[in-house]
Amino acid sequence: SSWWSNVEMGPPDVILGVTEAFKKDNNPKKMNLGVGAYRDDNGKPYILPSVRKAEEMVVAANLDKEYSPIGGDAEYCSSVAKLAFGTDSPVITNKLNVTVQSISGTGALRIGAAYFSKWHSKSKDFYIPSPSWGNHTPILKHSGLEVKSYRYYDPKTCGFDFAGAMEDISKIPEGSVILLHACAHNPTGVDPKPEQWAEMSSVIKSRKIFPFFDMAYQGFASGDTKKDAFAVRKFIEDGHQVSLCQSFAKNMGLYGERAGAFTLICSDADEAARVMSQVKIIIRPMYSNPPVHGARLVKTILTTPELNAQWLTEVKGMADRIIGMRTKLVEGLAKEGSSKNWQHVTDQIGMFCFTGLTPEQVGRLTKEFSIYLTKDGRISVAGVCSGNVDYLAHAIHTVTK
Ligand SMILES: Cc1ncc(COP(=O)(O)O)c(CN[C@@H](CCC(=O)O)C(=O)O)c1O
Repeated sequence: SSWWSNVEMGPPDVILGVTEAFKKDNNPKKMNLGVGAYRDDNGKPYILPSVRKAEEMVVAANLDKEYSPIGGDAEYCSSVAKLAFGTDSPVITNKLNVTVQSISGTGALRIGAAYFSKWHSKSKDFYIPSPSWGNHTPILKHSGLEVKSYRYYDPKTCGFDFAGAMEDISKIPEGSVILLHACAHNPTGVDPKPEQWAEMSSVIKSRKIFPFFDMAYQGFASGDTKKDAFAVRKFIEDGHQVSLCQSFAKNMGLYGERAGAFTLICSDADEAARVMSQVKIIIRPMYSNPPVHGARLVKTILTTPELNAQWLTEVKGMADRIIGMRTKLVEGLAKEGSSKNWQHVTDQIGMFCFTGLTPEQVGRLTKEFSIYLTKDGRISVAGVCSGNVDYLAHAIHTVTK
């Protein structure tokens, strides 16, 4: 018999499995609202013109294909840290950030989980929002961390359960780690207001909890990279030693190039050197060193002023298209005669809308209308365009009336 006769068939991925099912559907009206990947108003993947220009510059530079350093290209790491924290942040000017390139956002989370598992002695407990991105739990568990949750989403209002979150956070034991979505919360699209972030920062500090940020959508939420980094920069201002996971999959459209970064903030240069040495010791046996191309594109954009300016207009353009589709969907539902309150569709921000549809209603959308979305009722608004928004409104009204 085979060595592998004991291997069972695993379930399809909750998110990426939706695309597999979508591809098998022959209905010309089918819609893929599963994966959080941007599409233009023709429903096509979008390569940002600034990325294309950066690509021409990188190719023209005739660079070699040598190994990257274990932590990635130093200029790349410095440019992405400045994007996150701000060029004139004391973290940057005093070189307190240990920043390494990662294999996109997932890779940053993997490095972070492995680092905390080995070096965060106070606790192995990670508190993630309820709900959170589906891959957070398996990534953290893979590093032997305990995953617990704090209230975040209020199904009654389809909004932020601030009181619930604060009550739960005030009970999280000292030394635990709290995972925070910096902006464009996945899957709910619900973000704390600035004044709520300030209160969360205060209670997290007083309770000596470690803030671990996942910022996979900087610029993609509001269209403004500074605004979307508010929470991270506020926590730094309040004296937290944050850790940060970054992704350039969405805000630069570099999904398959796998460009990201992981940062730990240290107290001084000596600590930073020691911490960097241990982060590299974690990366080396994981994948040795990161891929060069995506990082070269990101670095070229961030360090070429006119390209950076062009990119900022393009990322705002993506954010604005999504915001516009939210409005058109709510208008479409009103035109259909829906009497439900769909305010949350336009209140929510970023790639996703947490519709509030039940798994049964989600099943009907797929079965009766070939509209594909995750069972929790999350839709990737990027999959909505002028050509299909009315069809979506009709379908949602039909299954919710
Ligand atoms: C909060 C959050 N963190 C990290 C990532 C990881 O993205 P990278 O591609 O590794 O940079 C995602 C992507 N979530 C999207 C994309 C598909 C997926 O990987 O699940 C989603 O939820 O649809 C995310 O939403």
